Formats: sequence, structure tokens, C-alpha cells
Amino acid sequence: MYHIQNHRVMKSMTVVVVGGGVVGFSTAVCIAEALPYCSVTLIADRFTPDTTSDVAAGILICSPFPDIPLEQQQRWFKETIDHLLPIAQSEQASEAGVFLSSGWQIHKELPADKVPFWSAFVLGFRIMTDRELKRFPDHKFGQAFTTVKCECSNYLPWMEKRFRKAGGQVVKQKVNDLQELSSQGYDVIVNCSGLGAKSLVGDSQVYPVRGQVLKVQAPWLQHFIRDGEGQSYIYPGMHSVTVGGTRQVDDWRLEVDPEDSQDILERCSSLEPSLSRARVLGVSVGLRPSRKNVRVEREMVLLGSRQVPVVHNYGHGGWGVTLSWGTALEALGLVRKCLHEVRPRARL
Ligand SMILES: Cc1cc2nc3c(=O)[nH]c(=O)nc-3n(C[C@H](O)[C@H](O)[C@H](O)COP(=O)(O)OP(=O)(O)OC[C@H]3O[C@@H](n4cnc5c(N)ncnc54)[C@H](O)[C@@H]3O)c2cc1C
Ligand SMILES: O=C([O-])CC(=O)C(=O)O
Repeated sequence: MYHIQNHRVMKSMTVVVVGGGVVGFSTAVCIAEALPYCSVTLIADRFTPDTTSDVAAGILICSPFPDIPLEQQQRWFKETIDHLLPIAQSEQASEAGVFLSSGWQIHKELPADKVPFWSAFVLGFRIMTDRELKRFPDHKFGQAFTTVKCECSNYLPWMEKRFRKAGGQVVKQKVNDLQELSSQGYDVIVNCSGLGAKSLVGDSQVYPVRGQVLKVQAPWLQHFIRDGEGQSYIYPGMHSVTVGGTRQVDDWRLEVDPEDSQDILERCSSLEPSLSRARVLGVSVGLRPSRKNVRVEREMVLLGSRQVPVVHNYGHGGWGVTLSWGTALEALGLVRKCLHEVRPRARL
């Protein structure tokens, strides 16, 4: 519901999204573009290039969460890749940092899921031939496919532009307590605070999984190689090649660990020997906002004297880019339901 007064659109409802990473911006863009009668504000204390999302390789690939219906996770994957594929094939691709990436996921042992749950949504998925596998003598099984790589250092500024174009406002500020937002009168609060949810909403199920990656100059590498057991990967990108990684559970260190760098280079050079000639351009560390199951749900929270609808969308672990648009659409659906309840007669 919105009114036209003096030729200006008066937005009658207000939504605030906390979080300036890939999940926050995707959710804020979805809401601002779908609900033009809502005034949408995005608040975060860190923006690109200082978020976890900026450290992500940004490849669309994923392991399933254990207790979320697989069909729902398939939908999230499909919606994200279906959103990004046309961008990758448009004139906006390089500004948005979104492009197709082909390569191999290889396994030392036969994996439980020879055909992963997202195989129908990437392009040209197939099992590798013995001839292809000869290149990786320590591995006995592999999958070849084309997926999308979404580089957040480009994608986040591009999404911010898109959000502002849809009328969204951006505020740099730490939110210490949801009460602060309630007292500003927002109709719905959307929580996309990643690891920040641990303190913002007191969720003890959220924990960090530390990841360190190197950027190297190796323009001769055209294809990604990912060890399916998940520790080692080589992802050619727009400006450099991302070489990783580590998965250190409950490790809060944000500083670079030189031993990790050494270990990563050794592991990845054994997959791709030419990497030993590559110049290292930089090293970064991010803390994956991990949770047994990603949390995409709504609840009513008593803030002061008001019951305020809160939509949560956090805890994506190592798959936040992969599921960003799908979970944002899910959150949009929950925001619509909340707005219906706040203003039952509104035509949303
Ligand atoms: C090394 C590495 C490689 C990765 N590679 C991939 C990959 O290839 N593919 C993939 O899909 N994923 C990958 N990931 C995972 C991905 O980075 C995360 O899942 C994703 O970034 C999570 O996004 P987010 O927006 O939830 O969190 P973040 O990017 O951490 O953003 C959280 C936002 O919330 C804000 N915030 C938090 N608390 C508050 C508060 N109290 N007040 C105000 N603002 C607050 C922060 O300032 C920030 O803006 C990788 C991660 C790492 C570390
Ligand atoms: O596992 C990968 O290929 C990349 C990734 O998502 C991560 O490091 O979290």
C-alpha cells in the first residue's frame, strides 16, 4: 500500500536489514525491488572490502545442511544460479564480477553423493573420464561442470548501486541490540548479520570456521580444481587465482598464518604443479558464519513494550554466495507475511 502525495510516493511501511555482506545486500535488494511501498534501510558496521563475503572465492558449489529439506536447498541453489547466469551473460558481467567457471571436483575416495544435489542446475555436469583423471593420479573419481563464480569485491558495490536505485538507504553503524531498531519504529527487522548473530540475537549455535586463501598471479590457469574433500582448491578469477584453503573450526584468528599459506601452496601445487611458479599477490582470512543449519525463519520478539516481527537469514557457513539469492527470496516471502500481519488490509 502506498499513497501518492504531491507527486511523491509516500512509502507506508519500513523494513530494516542488518548486514552488509552478500546475504544482507541480496535480501535488501529483493525486498526493495519487490515491495516498492516499503522504505528499506540496510545497516551494517562493515562493508566491502571488509566483510567475510569479500574473502569468499564466490564459487557456486555446496554441501547440504543436514536438517533442511533437500528440495528447499535445491530451490535456493537453483534460484541463485538462475539469478546470476543472466548477469554473467550480460554487458554488466565484469562490473558485477559474475562469470562462468568450468573445472573439476576430484575425490580420493568415492563420495557418498556421486551426483551432488545441485548437479541439475550447473551446466554440463558429468562424471570425469579415466583419461581426464590421469592428470590427478592421487584421485580416483571426479566431476566436471560449469558453474558461476561471483566475486564479491565487485558484486557487493554493484548490489549496493542496485539497492540505492530501488530507493534503499544505507547506514554504517553497529547495532548493539535489536531494541535500538524497534525504538526507531521499523515495522520489520531482517537479521542478516552472519557471525554477528551470535551476539546480536544471542545465538550460541553460530560459530566461526576460519578460512585462509591466497591470491596468486597465474593467468595461464583457466579451469578450477577442487578437492572434493573440501580443503584444497584453485579458482581462476577475474584479476587473479584464488588458492585455498583452510577450515578451522571455532578459530577466531583474523590474522594471516604463514604456516597455513605454506601448507596451502604445497597442497595446491600437488594438484597443479605450475602453481609453484605463480607470484603471490596477497593473503586473506575470513570467518565463515557457520551453523548446523542455516537459519531462515521468522519470529516475534518482545522489544520494549512492542512485539516486533524479526526475519532471520544467517548461518550460511561456506555457502553464503551459493545460496544468497535463494535464501533472500525465502526471507522476502517471510517479510511479506510479517507485513500482512502488521497491516492486514495492505495489498502486498
Ligand atoms: C576462505 C573462504 C572462502 C569462501 N568461499 C566461498 C565460495 O566459494 N562460495 C560460497 O558460496 N561461499 C564461500 N565462502 C563463505 C561465504 O564467504 C559466507 O557464507 C558469506 O560471506 C556469508 O555472508 P553474510 O552476508 O552472511 O556474512 P558477512 O559477509 O560476514 O556479512 C555480515 C554483515 O553483518 C554485519 N553485522 C554483523 N553484526 C552486526 C551488528 N551487530 N551491527 C551491524 N552490522 C552487523 C557485518 O558488518 C557485515 O556487514 C567462503 C568463506 C571463506 C572464509
Ligand atoms: O569449499 C570451497 O570450494 C570454497 C568455499 O565455499 C569455502 O572455502 O568455504
